[in-house]
Amino acid sequence: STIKSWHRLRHIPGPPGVGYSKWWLLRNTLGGHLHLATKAACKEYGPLVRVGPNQVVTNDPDVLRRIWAVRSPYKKGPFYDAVRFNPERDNLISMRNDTLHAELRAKMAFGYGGKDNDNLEAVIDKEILVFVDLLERKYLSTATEYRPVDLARKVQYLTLDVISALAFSKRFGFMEKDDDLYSYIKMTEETLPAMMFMCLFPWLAKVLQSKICRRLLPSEHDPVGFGRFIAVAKQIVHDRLKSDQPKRRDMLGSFLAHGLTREEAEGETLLQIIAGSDTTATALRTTMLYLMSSPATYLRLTQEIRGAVVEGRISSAVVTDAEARELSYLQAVIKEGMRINPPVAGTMDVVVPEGGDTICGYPVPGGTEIGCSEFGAQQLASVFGPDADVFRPERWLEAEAAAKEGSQPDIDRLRQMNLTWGLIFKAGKWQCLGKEVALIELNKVFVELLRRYDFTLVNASKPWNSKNAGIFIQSDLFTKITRAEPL
Ligand code: HEM
Repeated sequence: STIKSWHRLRHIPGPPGVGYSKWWLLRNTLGGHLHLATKAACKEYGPLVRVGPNQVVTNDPDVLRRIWAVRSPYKKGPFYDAVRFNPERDNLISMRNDTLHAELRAKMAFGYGGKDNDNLEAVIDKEILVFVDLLERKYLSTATEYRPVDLARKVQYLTLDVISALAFSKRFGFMEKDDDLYSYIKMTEETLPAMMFMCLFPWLAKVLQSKICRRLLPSEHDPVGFGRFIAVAKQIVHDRLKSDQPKRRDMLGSFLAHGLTREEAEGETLLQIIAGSDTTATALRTTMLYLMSSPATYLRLTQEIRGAVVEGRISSAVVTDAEARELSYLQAVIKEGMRINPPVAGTMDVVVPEGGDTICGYPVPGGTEIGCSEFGAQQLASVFGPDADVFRPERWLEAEAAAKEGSQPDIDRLRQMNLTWGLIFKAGKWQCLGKEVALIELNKVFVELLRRYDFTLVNASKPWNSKNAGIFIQSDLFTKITRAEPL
């Protein structure tokens, strides 16, 4: 059967040995650099690369949009069996049945879209001010005092408090404690690589989720870590259902108002914490790192933000989302930060429908699992220019200016850049529901930090630790923060 499986996809190029075993996938997954390996493989072998006996990946944005489209016959693959947090029940991301997924997603869209949550901005503003207060209290360096801070960790405290405040109006309080409550971050970082390993060997996930082996998985009875948060999510939903206002105007209230059952609400509450905190934290960390190591960009952005404050274009204690969207360089920086390090970079495999398909010119049999090289797509020279590997926000402003001149190739190029960038949040039937929330948060945080403070990398030769496990595990982004010099 090894020969048979090698034979099926033998016409698709790829690194040596991938037709016989998952060794290449395993090695790169365990090393935390599968995202870079798939990017390099696409560069070497072309837009469709064989990476396992039944696995291919692509960096072709048009193919990704087509296979993820709302009406695409592609389905989520066995990869997603490992993304179940509760062995008995799927969450929105692990759900492989398209009809059930679409039904659940429709019930949740109102809560995520802000329609049922009129305080969205005010809630985020409040959390950002708590973050500012934390920096003021403990982490501002002066001429006489040096107080370096691991920005990687602190911004995740912020994103965890934001998501809890938004989702169920009951903030965790990571920032007040200035600590990793219940070792949530530490334990999640330990659990994620195991989850990625199981994405490669989904039968193992099935074994672990079986009744006999379940106790090896995180459980709501654990005193700390991921399991502890399963219990936290359950408690939050329990308290809400017992309260006199179960359908109050926050995300959980909206989910319940649109018919989510208790069990569904528990699962989706947990998913929000995971999907909404690490991803946004990665966007913040990465962008801060690239800003601190790109002096011209840093200067241009701080000048734009501080200039807007002086000119009264930022009206209140915390910038509004609408005001931030007017800052064109800030918008380019946010896009570029996520392009250079997309926060979700697992392959997210889906399955080619029965009857097969032709992808990038290759016939691909039905049942083949096709994954995404997100780094490959986001750093395509054919879309983003010859320096696509470089953090250079100007590329967005240049492309916009050229498109404004009205020539069709320039308009098409900007469109392709934007469509490709959108894939950072996946697309179509699986597009991230929290995209707008994340962008509002990012818009505000950069303005509020850079209008007040200056940031310097402590160790430019080894600025941080960053590993991929589907999402990113990042730490030790040690930073010196000082009060901003007046303009
Ligand atoms: C920069 C920040 C973010 C990025 C880059 C991002 C990216 C993604 C990606 C790539 C997926 C698809 C996952 C898959 O199918 O394997 C996804 C799904 C999802 N995300 Fe996000 N996300 C971000 C922030 C958030 C936030 C803040 C929330 C919650 C408020 C959130 C909630 C969700 C949910 C619920 C899904 C499942 C959607 C579905 O399958 O229908 N995300 N996200």
